[in-house]
Amino acid sequence: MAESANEGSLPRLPHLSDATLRDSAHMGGVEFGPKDATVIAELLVKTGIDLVEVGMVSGPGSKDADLVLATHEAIGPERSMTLVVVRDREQVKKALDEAERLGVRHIMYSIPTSEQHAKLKLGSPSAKFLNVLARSAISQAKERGFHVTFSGEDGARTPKERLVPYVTAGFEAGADRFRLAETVAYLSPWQMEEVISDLTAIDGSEIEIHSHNMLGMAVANSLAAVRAGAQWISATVGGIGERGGNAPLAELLTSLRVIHGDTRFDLTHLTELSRVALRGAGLGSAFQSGPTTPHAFAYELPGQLSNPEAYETLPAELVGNTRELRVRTRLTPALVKWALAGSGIDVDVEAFTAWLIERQERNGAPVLDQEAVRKAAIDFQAA
Ligand SMILES: CC(=O)SCCNC(=O)CCNC(=O)[C@H](O)C(C)(C)COP(=O)(O)OP(=O)(O)OC[C@H]1O[C@@H](n2cnc3c(N)ncnc32)[C@H](O)[C@@H]1OP(=O)(O)O
Ligand SMILES: CC(C)C(=O)C(=O)O
Repeated sequence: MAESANEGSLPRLPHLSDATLRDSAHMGGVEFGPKDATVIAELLVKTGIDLVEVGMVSGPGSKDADLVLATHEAIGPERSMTLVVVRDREQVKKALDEAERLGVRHIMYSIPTSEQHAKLKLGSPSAKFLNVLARSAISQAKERGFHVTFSGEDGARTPKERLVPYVTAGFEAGADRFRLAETVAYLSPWQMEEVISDLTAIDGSEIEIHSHNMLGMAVANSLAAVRAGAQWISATVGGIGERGGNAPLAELLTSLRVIHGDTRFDLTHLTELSRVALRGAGLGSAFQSGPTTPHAFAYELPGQLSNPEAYETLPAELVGNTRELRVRTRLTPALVKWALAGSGIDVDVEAFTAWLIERQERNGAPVLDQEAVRKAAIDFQAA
C-alpha cells in the first residue's frame, strides 16, 4: 500500500461490488444489452472489482436472463450476483428455480425492512413477520447451495429495534452477507457509522453498504460504513442508478487510493469504463463530475499543464484520463501562441488575438478549445 497520511483511519480496506448493470435498469430509460454487459463486466474485473451485480430474476421469461448469461460468459458466475425480490415463499421458490436454470451462484435478496417500504410492498407486516420471511428465504437458498446476501431495503431508515433482530435472524438462518441499502438518502456519514456499528456487533455478521446519492453523500457514507466495520461497498460506474444515482465507482476507488493509500485496484480502466457505460446508457453527453469526465483534467493556463502536481493529488494517467488545455474567454497572446504551437499556422499573434477577442464579443460565443483557436486562425488568414 502506498504511503498516505490517513492510511490508518479505516480498520480494513473494503471489497467492492458493482451494481451498474442492475441499478441502472431501475432508473427508467436505461437498458444495457448483453454486448454492453460483457464489456462493462470485463472492464470491472480488470479493474479488480470483486463482484458484478447483474439483472433481476423474478421468474421464467425475465428479460434480464440474457444479461445474466452474457455476464457469466464474460467473467464467470463466481464473480456475478443476481437480485431476487422477496415477497413470499412461493415467489422465492420460483425465482430460485430460475436462478438455478441460469447457473447463478450468488443471489442478493431484496427485502423491504423500513415501515414505509414494508407497508407498501408487504402490507404492514409485523417485525416478527420480516424475520420469518428472511429466515425462510435464506434457508431455502442455502439448502440449494447459493451464496446469499440479504438486504434491508430502505434499511438506513429502519429503526434499530427492528433492524438488529432482523439482521441477527438472517445470519442465524445461514446468510453469508447483509447489505444495508440506503435506498433513500437519509443519513450523514457520522449517523451511518452508528448504524453500521450496531450491525457489525452482531455475531458472525459480514456487512455491505449500498448508498444512493440524492444528497451527494454516497461516497462519504460508504467510507463511513467501512470505518465502522463494513467489509463491502456497492457502487456503480458514473454513479448511474435510480434516486440521484449510487456511490460513483471512480470517486470511490480514487478516494481509497488518495486518502487511504489503497493500491489494490487498476484505476487505468476507469475512464474507458465510464465512457462505455455512459454511452451504453445513452447518457454520454450529460455533465458529470469526478475524475473520469472529459473536463476533469482540463486547464486554462499553460502553466497548470506543465506543473500538474500543483493541481492534482490524483494524476490524470492514473485513471486513464488525459490533460488538455481549454481556452476560455480570457484570451491572451500567450495562450493563443500556445494553442497554435506545432500547428504550422503562421499568423501575427497579437493581431490575431485582438481579432479573435473582437469576434468573440460580437458573436457572444466563446472559443472553447485549442482546435477552435486553430480553426479561427485559418479564418483570420483568409480574411
Ligand atoms: C401484512 C402481513 O401480515 S404480511 C404477512 C402475510 N403474508 C404472508 O404470510 C406471505 C405468505 N407466507 C409465506 O410465504 C410463508 O408463510 C413465510 C415465507 C412467511 C414463512 O414460510 P415458512 O418458512 O415455510 O414458515 P411457516 O409458514 O411454516 O411458518 C413458520 C413460522 O413462522 C410463523 N409465521 C408465519 N407467517 C407469519 C406471520 N405473518 N407473522 C408472524 N409469524 C408468522 C408461523 O406461525 C410459524 O411459527 P412457528 O414455527 O412458531 O409455528
Ligand atoms: C431496489 C434495491 C435493490 C436497491 O437498490 C435499494 O434498496 O437501494
